Amino acid sequence: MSSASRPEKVLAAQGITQRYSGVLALQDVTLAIGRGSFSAILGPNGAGKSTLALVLGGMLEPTAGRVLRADATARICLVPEGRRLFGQLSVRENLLLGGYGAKLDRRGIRERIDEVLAIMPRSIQEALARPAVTLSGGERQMLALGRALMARPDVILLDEPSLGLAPVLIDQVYDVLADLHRQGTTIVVIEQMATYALEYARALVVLDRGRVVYDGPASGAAAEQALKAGYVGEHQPGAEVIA
Ligand SMILES: Nc1ncnc2c1ncn2[C@@H]1O[C@H](COP(=O)(O)OP(=O)(O)OP(=O)(O)O)[C@@H](O)[C@H]1O
Repeated sequence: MSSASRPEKVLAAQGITQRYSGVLALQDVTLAIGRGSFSAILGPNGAGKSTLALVLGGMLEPTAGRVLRADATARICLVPEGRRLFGQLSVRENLLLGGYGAKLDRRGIRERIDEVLAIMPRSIQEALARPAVTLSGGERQMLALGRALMARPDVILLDEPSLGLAPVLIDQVYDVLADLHRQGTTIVVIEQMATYALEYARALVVLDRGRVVYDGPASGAAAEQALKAGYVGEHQPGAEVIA
């Protein structure tokens, strides 16, 4: 196969197994993420999605297997579930923390904050001085993403970016992801609900009980079959929490 027909991989998991005392959360998971791709990793409750996010993001050393990066300098950023922000710190301070390690001088950091704010909704721009705890659920998710963007990641992994958000806010989050994708960033969304992720993703991995049960294009009969078999849900109109 020529290199033109085989997209370059930026991140791969090889034979990942994760055991938490008695629980086998991941079993021999092998997958690869193409550079510049928009991928979705979907699966029902307890499928092992968050565990895989932690392993791919380099936050958890798995029981067995390894994570490979195309190059050691690729910046891979995990936006965790639950929008873990520093609630008492201001929005600006939270962004600054995201830039820590990006080796920027003061001016560079100011410029980076401006770049990140330019793609955030106005409500974030207007809340810079407020403690993060005063943001709505959707704004917090945006800030978590903004904080990750401060480090100019090559790959962004998002664990359940739609969790608990009203549809209009989920659209906002995904629109920002689509913009970043157009600019060349590799995006991996890990979701329990298929609806929004599949509007944007071209590549799909379905996890079920710790195993990869599908790895291929995000559309088509085989993908639909795998989603059905894996009990991957869809967003129900009106079922979201309004944030
Ligand atoms: N720290 C832990 N200690 C023990 N068991 C854990 C731990 N974290 C996860 N598990 C278990 O591992 C399995 C996979 O969990 P994980 O959170 O990765 O799945 P998930 O697909 O993200 O689920 P959900 O959509 O419900 O968040 C579950 O059975 C879970 O109870």
